[in-house]
Formats: sequence, structure tokens, C-alpha cells
Amino acid sequence: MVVVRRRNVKMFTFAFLLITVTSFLLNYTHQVTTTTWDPRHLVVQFSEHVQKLFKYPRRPCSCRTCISELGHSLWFDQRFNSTMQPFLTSQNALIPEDSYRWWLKLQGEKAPRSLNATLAELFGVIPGDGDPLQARGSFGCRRCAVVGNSGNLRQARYGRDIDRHDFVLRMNRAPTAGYESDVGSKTTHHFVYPESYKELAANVSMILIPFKTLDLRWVVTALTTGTINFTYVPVPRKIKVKKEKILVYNPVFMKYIYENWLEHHGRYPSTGLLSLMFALHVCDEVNVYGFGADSKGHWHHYWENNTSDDPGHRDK
Ligand SMILES: CC(=O)N[C@H]1[C@H]([C@H](O)[C@H](O)CO)O[C@](OP(=O)(O)OC[C@H]2O[C@@H](n3ccc(N)nc3=O)[C@H](O)[C@@H]2O)(C(=O)O)C[C@@H]1O
Ligand SMILES: CC(=O)N[C@@H]1[C@@H](O[C@@H]2O[C@H](CO)[C@H](O)[C@H](O)[C@H]2O)[C@@H](O)[C@@H](CO)O[C@H]1O
Repeated sequence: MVVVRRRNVKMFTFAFLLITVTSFLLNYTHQVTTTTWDPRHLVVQFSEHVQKLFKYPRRPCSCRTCISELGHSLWFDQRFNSTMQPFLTSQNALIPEDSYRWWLKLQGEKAPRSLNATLAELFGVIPGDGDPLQARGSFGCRRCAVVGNSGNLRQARYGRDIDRHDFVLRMNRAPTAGYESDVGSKTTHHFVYPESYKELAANVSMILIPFKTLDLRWVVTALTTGTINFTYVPVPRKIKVKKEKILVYNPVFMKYIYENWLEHHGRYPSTGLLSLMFALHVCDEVNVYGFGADSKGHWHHYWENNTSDDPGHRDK
């Protein structure tokens, strides 16, 4: 009788362990990872999984590590606020007074038009319902590449690597044609402001970064009357992008980056930093390409020749 009971206990323990280990594997390993049978490594992995399970009973994503699962860096955790909303939508378009005052000073706009009236007009023209990229409904692993415009991308041969991401985010005048092997050919989202606008392929989402009220009005006129053709430099009167493909960066989110991440340094965040922080809040895994100087310390774009290197060449 005692023997039968012991066997039952053993069977039960074995079944319990099997189910637990299988559910860990199913829950936490969406991507194929290299298996190592080093017992110490297995114990560390197992304890990490147990810790995560207690911390996040339902994981936010199925990547090996998800950005929103904090606990890797205190520095990062102290700055990251997952409740901040990167998009300005018709639902969250009421900008708090302090954020509005801060934003209004960015480019010292004289006599700005009423923001509420401008936003009402804007969301009368574009849908303003945010981006499906943000819908966290399906349990998956959203891998994003943020591609900056640095000349260090020349001969980098990152093209294939970049294109393997689910989302590829580019900015300003960044071209891909002719640079595919270094920067890839896929673009899902492109960040622009009126002064940096370039025509986009029909399947690309344009994310307008508004630095002033006029930038929001420009979107409206660029899709309708074509009346605005100058801000502080000439800007395109008309744009071909479909209104359903236009998304708007949230000024409140810009202020959050300036305060939490830039710690008030500089005037306001660069487009590169705005794009990176955006990705960190909507993606599960983020890889960054094309930021910083090249190996000689030059800060040119990858599509330009460096004039300081070769005075005979002007920037294209
Ligand atoms: C003259 C000027 O105003 N240049 C600015 C240009 C310009 O307005 C646009 O190219 C449109 O013509 O825009 C900027 O940026 P720019 O378009 O040059 O580059 C986008 C982002 O890529 C990163 N970068 C770029 C070049 C480089 N050598 N290293 C890098 O790390 C940066 O993160 C950068 O933000 C901008 O919007 O931030 C910043 C640049 O200072
Ligand atoms: C070279 C420069 O400082 N130009 C400024 C211009 O800055 C640029 O603004 C862009 C957004 O509109 C973007 O942030 C870019 O990175 C900046 O270089 C504006 O501040 C403009 C405002 O009138 O004044 C130009 O001299």
C-alpha cells in the first residue's frame, strides 16, 4: 500500500514538473534560441523564468525579453513610463496647459492659431485613431528597427538584418533606393516634419512630428488647399500620402522625453531620439542602426559625400 502511494507521489511530481517546464517553454520562448545543456546555465535560465512568472503572470510579449518587462537596468526603469502615449489621436487631443506652454516655445512661433481649433480641423481631415502597431491584443513579438541617418551606415551591410524586422522606422529625408545593401529596403513608418518631408511609398505610415502649430495646419492644407508653402524654409504645398496613413506624434510625449530622458539638456529632442523613444514604447524589441558619427568622427548623412574628406564633392 505504502509502495503504491510512493509511486503515485513520484508520478504526480514528475507530471507536475513536466507540465511546469513545458508551460515555461511555451510561454517564454517564441523565438528559437540556442540550447545549451550546461547545467549552471539551465539553472540560471530556470530561475529567471520563475522570477519573471512571479513578476509578470501574463507576459506582455513572447520575445526572449520584452522592453516593458523592466528589471534589467535601474537607470532605464527610472525613466521609462509605459503609460505615456506616443500618438496624438482624436481621443487624447486635449493637451495639458504645461505641455502646451513648453511645446509652444520650441520654435518661438509668433501668433499661433488656437490649438484646439487646429486639432479639430486636423482630425476632421485625417482619421486620428492611432496606429494598429500599438494594438497589443495579439500575443507576439514586435521587433522594430530604428534607422538613423548617419554616414556610419555606408558599407555597413545591415540591409538584410534591418529588413528582417516586423517594423522598420526611418526619418526625414532618408532614401533607401540605391542604398539597399547598407540600410535595407523595407519601411513601415517614416517620421517627418514639414521641412524634412519626402514622398513616401503608398504602404508607408507617415508620422508627423509637430514642432509648432503651423506644422499641424500644414498637414491639413497639404491634403486640401495647398495654401501653406513656407514655414521657416519652403515646404511642399501638396503631399501625395493617403490621409489614412498619417499619424501624429504627441507633443506631451515629446515633453516626457525632454524631461525624463534628455533631463532638460538642449532645446528639444532630435528626430533620432524621438524615433527611438517612440519605438521603445510601441515595440517589444528594438534594434538601432545609423546613429552617431562615422569611424572618422564625421556627422554626415549616409547618402551624402563627406565634404570635409573630399572638398571636390558637394553634398547631394
Ligand atoms: C541643417 C539641419 O537643420 N539639419 C537637421 C536635420 C534636417 O532638419 C533634416 O535632415 C531635414 O533636412 O534634421 C535632423 O536630423 P537628420 O535628418 O540629419 O538625421 C536624423 C537623425 O539621425 C541621427 N543621426 C544623423 C546623422 C548622423 N551623422 N548621426 C546621427 O546620429 C540623429 O539622431 C538625427 O536626429 C533632425 O531632425 O534631428 C538634425 C539636423 O541637425
Ligand atoms: C539648423 C537649425 O537650427 N535650424 C533651425 C530649426 O531647427 C531645426 O528644426 C527642425 C524641426 O523643425 C528639426 O528639429 C531640426 O533638427 C532642427 O535643426 C528650427 O528651430 C527653426 C525654427 O524657426 O530655426 C532654424 O534656424
